[in-house]
This record gives sequence, C-alpha cells and structure tokens, in this order.
Amino acid sequence: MKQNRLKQDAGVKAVDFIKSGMTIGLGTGSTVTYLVEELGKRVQSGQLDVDCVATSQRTFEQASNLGIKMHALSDVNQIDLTIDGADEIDLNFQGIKGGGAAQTYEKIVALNSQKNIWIVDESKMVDQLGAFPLPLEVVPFGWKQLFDRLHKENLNPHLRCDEKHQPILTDMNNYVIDLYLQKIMHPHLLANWLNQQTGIIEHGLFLDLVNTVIVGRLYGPEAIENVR
Ligand SMILES: O=C[C@H](O)[C@H](O)[C@H](O)COP(=O)(O)O
Repeated sequence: MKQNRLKQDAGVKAVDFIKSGMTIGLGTGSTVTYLVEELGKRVQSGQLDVDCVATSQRTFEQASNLGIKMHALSDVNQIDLTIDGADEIDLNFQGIKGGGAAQTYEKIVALNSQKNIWIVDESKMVDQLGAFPLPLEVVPFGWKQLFDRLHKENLNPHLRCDEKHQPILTDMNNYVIDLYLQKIMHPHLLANWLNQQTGIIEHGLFLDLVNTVIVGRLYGPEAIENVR
C-alpha cells in the first residue's frame, strides 16, 4: 500500500540522523515500527551502538527483540534525540499525536529530548489541525462527568472503544476520549484549557516541540527543518 511505503521511507531515512553514542527516544506507531526495524538492522550489523528509551510497551518489546539496548526513562541522564510519528502536522509545525493512545509517554519523552524528529507520510501534512480527532488520556474515575463537561463545551467527545464496545486502555490503564473538532482555530488556547481540566492526564496537541519533520513523498523522503 502506497501510504505504508511512504511511512517506511520516512522511518528508514530518520535512522541517518542517529549517531553511535547517542541516547535515543523511540516513539510509537506504524511509522516508528519501520524506524525501529531499520535501527535494529544497523545495531545488529555493528554500524550503530546506541542506548534507547521507548514511549510504549509495544515499541519497547519490538526494539528489545531486535537487540537494541533499551532502558527505563528514569535510568538515563539525557535523551539526545527522539524520533516519533504524528497524526497531523500543520503549516506552523504544530502537531496532533495519540492516534495509538501513546501521547502521554510520548510527550514526556519529547519534552526531555534535546531534539525531536517526526516521521510521517505526506497525507499527515495539513493546513490546519483538527480533521484528525484530538486524543485525550483520561482517568477512568469520573470519566463520564469529564465527558459531559467536554460535551457542554461543544468539543464533540467520543470515548474510544474496541470492537466489543469496551473502553480501550492506555499503557497506564487509563481511558481515551477523542474530540471530533474538524478545525482547531487556536491550538494554544485549546491546549491551555485542556491542561486545566482535572481528570485529563495528557492531550495530543504537541505544540512548539518538533525540530525536523521527515515526510515520505512519492519522489522520496524529504527532511524539513522547523526554523520558526
Ligand atoms: O499514539 C500514537 C502516536 O502518537 C503515533 O505516533 C501517531 O498516532 C502516528 O501513528 P502512525 O505512525 O501509526 O500513523
């Protein structure tokens, strides 16, 4: 499938930004799977020697199985570079993440990284954020009251459920509420409001965070520096 090919191109290209001796944050998602696959190859062939932390149990397991040295976040002193996927990136390099419900760990790792790279296929590059539903990780206790408050604010909340209609659980056993907003006119204002709501652990707005975006395009992967 074309989209997977573009994700793979971006993931493989990102490994060129990794140097031996670095501590790397590994993101989560299908695009990151390709990155980890390629990193595993270069570690196994002896081309790269790195230490890594993961933003999810899934990534931790994939990377460990490939022989990549994995650590708990509390056991590393610094993270040189984090490479992660994204669900949408706008013209100002602001992003939505959390389609795979991993945004809380992802944001903690990103905020503690010297540098952040996002890897995406070209369909993720948008003029304005919001067509992709904005994920919130929420505490199960009182989720319904929080849901009602979000509904009253016209934020169009939906509890994310599996095919058996059970709430999906994050790595921290929390729920996910997605906000179907269509257009986010003021990402910073919305992020500030969400930050103040008790019961929301973390939202998927990743603002003023990314340094470089690698976009998988039909003619090949393109690295774009955020110079703003
Ligand atoms: O929670 C998941 C992450 O934020 C992912 O990085 C994001 O959803 C992109 O995922 P994918 O690479 O599978 O499109």
